[in-house]
Amino acid sequence: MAAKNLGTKPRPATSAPCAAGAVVPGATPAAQSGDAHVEVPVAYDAILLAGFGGPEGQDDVIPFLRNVTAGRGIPDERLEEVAHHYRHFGGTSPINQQNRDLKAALEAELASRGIDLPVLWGNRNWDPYLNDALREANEAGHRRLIAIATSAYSSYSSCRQYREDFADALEDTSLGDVIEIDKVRQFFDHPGFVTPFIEGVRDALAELPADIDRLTEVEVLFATHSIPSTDAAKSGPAERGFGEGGAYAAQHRAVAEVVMREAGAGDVPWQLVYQSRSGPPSMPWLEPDINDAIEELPAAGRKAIIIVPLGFVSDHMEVLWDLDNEALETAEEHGLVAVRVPTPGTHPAYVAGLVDLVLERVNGTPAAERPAVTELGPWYDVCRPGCCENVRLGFRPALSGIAP
Ligand SMILES: CC1=C(CCC(=O)O)c2cc3nc(cc4[nH]c(cc5[nH]c(cc1n2)c(C)c5CCC(=O)O)c(CCC(=O)O)c4C)C(CCC(=O)O)=C3C
Ligand SMILES: [Fe+2]
Repeated sequence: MAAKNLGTKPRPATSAPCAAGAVVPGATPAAQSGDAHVEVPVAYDAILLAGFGGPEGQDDVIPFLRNVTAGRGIPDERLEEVAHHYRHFGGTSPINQQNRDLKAALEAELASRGIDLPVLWGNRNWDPYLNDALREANEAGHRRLIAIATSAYSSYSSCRQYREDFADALEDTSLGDVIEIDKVRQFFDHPGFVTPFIEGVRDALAELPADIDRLTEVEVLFATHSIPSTDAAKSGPAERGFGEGGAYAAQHRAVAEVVMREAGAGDVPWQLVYQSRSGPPSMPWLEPDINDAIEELPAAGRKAIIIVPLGFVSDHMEVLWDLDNEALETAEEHGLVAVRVPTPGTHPAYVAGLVDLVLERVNGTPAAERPAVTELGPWYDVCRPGCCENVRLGFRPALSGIAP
C-alpha cells in the first residue's frame, strides 16, 4: 500500500521557511530557523471548516456524547448530566447552526474580496462529519485543503485532536493519497479573534450601573474550558517553558491582558477561570472553577462581574449552559451584578480574520508580517514534535505537525 498522507513532512521550501529571528519571541533558535513554521505559498483548492459538531434532536444526544467521549473514561453520571443540558434545549446544540452561519459569512467575505475558494464544512463529532466533507472535496476534484478549526488555543482538545481527526478521516475515506490537508495556525492572538472580546468588555463596562466603582467593585472573569493538567503541561512546544498550565494557560493570560488594556480597563481587576470540567475527581484539571471563583468575590468587595468567554468562538452549549445558566445563577446567589460578553460568532472582524489566516498561507506571508497581538505569536503553521500530546490516550497520527 502506498504511504498515507500523514502530513508529517513539511512541504519542500521554495523560499527560506523562516527568516532568522523573525518568528516567535522567546523561541529557541532551533524553533525559529527550523521546520516548525512553513511559509511557502500554496495554491489551495478549498477551505475545510472543521467544527466540533453537536446534536440536533433528542435522539442524537446520547450517540453524540458517545462519539465525543469514545475511549476516554468519562463517568456515566457525567454523561447523564451533560445529556440533561442538551435535553433542556430540545436535544439541539446551537453549534451546528452557528457553523452554518459562519460558513455563509466566510463565503460572503471571500466573494466580496473576489477570492474563489469554496468552503466545505465537516465536524469531528456529528453530522456532517469530516468524512462527508472529504468525500465532497474529492467529488469536486479538490486536492489541497486548508483547514480552519473552530478552536483558537493550543492543547490536545483544541488543536491536536482536530489534527488527529483529519488523519483519521483521510484513512476512513481512503483519500490519503489524493487529498492533502494543512491547517491555519492557532489564532488565539489574531486581532480578528481578539477584537470582538475587546468590544465586548468595553460595552459591558459601560453597561454596568453607574454607582459601581470600576476600579474596586468590578472583576472581569475570563472563562475558558478546563482541561486535564497533564494535557495543559503538554500544550505548546516543551522547550519554550510556559510554566503552570503550559502554553494553553499562558495564551489565555496573554490575550486577557491585551483585551483589558485595549478595552481601556487596564486597572480593573481580572482573573482567568475555568469551566466545564469533566473526568473523575481524582484527576487534576485546571482551576479555579468559575463558580468557586465567583463565591470568593463578595468578600473581596466586588459588586459586579463581567464574564468573558475567552476560550470559545461561538455561543454553543458550554457557553449557554455553564456560563449563562450556572455561572450567572451563582453570581445572583452571591448578590453580584453579572454581564456575559458575546463570543466572536460571525463578528465581521473575526470572519475577515479567518480569511486573512487562509491568505497568509496562500501567499506564504513571512511570520514577521503576520498579525499577532501577544508576544507569544504568531503561532506555528505546523506543530512541533510532541506538541499537544495526550499522555493518557497515547500517540495517534496527526496532520499539520512534525513527527516526533
Ligand atoms: C479545550 C476544549 C474546548 C474548546 C476548544 C474547542 O472548541 O474545540 C472544548 C469545546 C467543546 N466541548 C464540547 C462538548 C463536550 N466536550 C466534552 C468533553 C471535553 N471537552 C474538553 C475540552 C474542550 N472542549 C475535554 C478535555 C473534555 C473531556 C473529554 C476529553 O478528554 O476529550 C464533552 C463530554 C462530556 C463532558 O465531559 O462534558 C462534551 C459533550 C463542545 C460542543 C458544545 C455544543 O454542543 O454546543 C465544544 C465546542
Ligand atoms: Fe469539550
